[in-house]
Amino acid sequence: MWNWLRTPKALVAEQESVDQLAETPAETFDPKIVIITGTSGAGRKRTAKELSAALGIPYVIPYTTRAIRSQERDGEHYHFISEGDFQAMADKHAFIQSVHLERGRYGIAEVELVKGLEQHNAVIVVVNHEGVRAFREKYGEDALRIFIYVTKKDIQLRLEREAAPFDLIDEYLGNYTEQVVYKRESEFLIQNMDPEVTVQRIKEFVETRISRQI
Ligand SMILES: Nc1nc2c(ncn2[C@@H]2O[C@H](COP(=O)(O)OP(=O)(O)O)[C@@H](O)[C@H]2O)c(=O)[nH]1
Ligand SMILES: Nc1ncnc2c1ncn2[C@@H]1O[C@H](COP(=O)(O)OP(=O)(O)O)[C@@H](O)[C@H]1O
Repeated sequence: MWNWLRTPKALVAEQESVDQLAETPAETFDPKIVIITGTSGAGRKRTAKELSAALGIPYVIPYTTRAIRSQERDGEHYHFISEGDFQAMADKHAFIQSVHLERGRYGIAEVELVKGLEQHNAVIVVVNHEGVRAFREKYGEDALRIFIYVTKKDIQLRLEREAAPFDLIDEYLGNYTEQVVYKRESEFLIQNMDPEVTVQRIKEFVETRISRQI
């Protein structure tokens, strides 16, 4: 089902002559995956949520087995599920991509992503660098990499302000150097100083890439 949404453009072009897809306007075959990535604590999820509202395209929330934190809400930050439920979804090949990190497993449901593409021709996801690689392999240049970062000091200040646990702050700061190197591999790079400015600038960038599709 909806294999064409996952098919590289060149292959889609080949198929056009043999099935009903030839009747559909060309831009329909150019779905965009707007990937928000970057350093943990940089504001990726918040940006994704606000960008989704600003652009009117869905933010596909991942499933995770990690423990929910006190300020998080199920279905908003993640769909928090048990290891058994995650495994059942994995067994059914329900995830378009997934990753196993120290804290838990994370995955984006293919059916939800495809529904978003079907309805809006673009979706927003928030993933780490492994997820970025998986989406680039599947969608090539139609997967737009937007890298958000802040300074280490800012991460610390923001998390402390929210009374985040010390071990989480330590972990984010410890992973910073390893994560920030991927900023070179992105189409759009932004230091998230002011959330409104960040969303506006990403919106402008994305609109130039998807304006004819939505
Ligand atoms: N590859 C991949 N990464 C994901 C997925 N869902 C979430 N992530 C990333 O995995 C990391 C999880 O780290 P964690 O500290 O638990 O979550 P955070 O506080 O939400 O960043 C973050 O960088 C997420 O953006 C997914 O489906 N695939
Ligand atoms: N530009 C900003 N200025 C101040 N605080 C911010 C900014 N962007 C995000 N935050 C806050 O930083 C924290 C981490 O944001 P979050 O979206 O969870 O980050 P990530 O998903 O990258 O780990 C949140 O409390 C968020 O509201």
